[in-house]
Amino acid sequence: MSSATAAMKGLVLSRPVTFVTGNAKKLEEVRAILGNSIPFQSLKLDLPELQGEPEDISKEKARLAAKEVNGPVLVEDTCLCFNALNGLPGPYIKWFLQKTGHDGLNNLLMAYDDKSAFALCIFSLAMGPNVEPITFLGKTPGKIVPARGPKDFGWDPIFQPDGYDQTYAEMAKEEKNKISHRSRALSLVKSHFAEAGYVFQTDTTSTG
Ligand SMILES: O=c1nc[nH]c2c1ncn2[C@H]1C[C@H](O)[C@@H](COP(=O)(O)OP(=O)(O)OP(=O)(O)O)O1
Ligand SMILES: [Mg+2]
Repeated sequence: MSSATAAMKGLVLSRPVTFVTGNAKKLEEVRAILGNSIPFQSLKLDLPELQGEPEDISKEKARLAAKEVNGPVLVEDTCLCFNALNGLPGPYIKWFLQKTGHDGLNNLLMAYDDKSAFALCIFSLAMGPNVEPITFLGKTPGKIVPARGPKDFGWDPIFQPDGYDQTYAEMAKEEKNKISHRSRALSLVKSHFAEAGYVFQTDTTSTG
């Protein structure tokens, strides 16, 4: 789409999208996965999070972020869901991890033979404070195992994706980024941007 057509459709953005997160490791992965495909800046904010269904939590995060930024925002919420527990801890994984650690998370499944789990990432894009957010979901199936590998990013050491004998933590970053919940969700975000044909006009004097 030409920028003139985009302008007619009202898709010209005067500011880049702001990716809002309090988590530096998430930002690192988002940077690596997006490369130059979508112009974005980042803002470190630890937004309050609703309780409930993962998609609603992510959307509400986007609404709060868009109000703070007063412009287009992208946020994401990440869940680790145990099938034996019908999807829990899910969006509450951050607190379970903080309070019980990798061993505690393994122990939660002690009573069950089924150690299967999935990592879920839900991005929400809000083009402004008064625009309803849209969501993009990425899921990677795997199983919960005793911790292996570097412990620098959340529950990576205890999640072993299906088809691999390494945990996320043991895998090379590029390898994780090829198959991760986050990269799967981001490929939908990228397609959305490609189809919407947003034009980023950072220079207001430009005629586009
Ligand atoms: O790929 C990942 N591999 C391992 N661990 C991960 C991953 N992605 C998020 N995590 C951790 C961070 C937090 O303990 C919880 C998600 O909670 P979540 O609210 O989405 O993240 P957060 O509060 O750290 O950052 P944010 O400011 O974007 O909400 O799982
Ligand atoms: Mg959070």
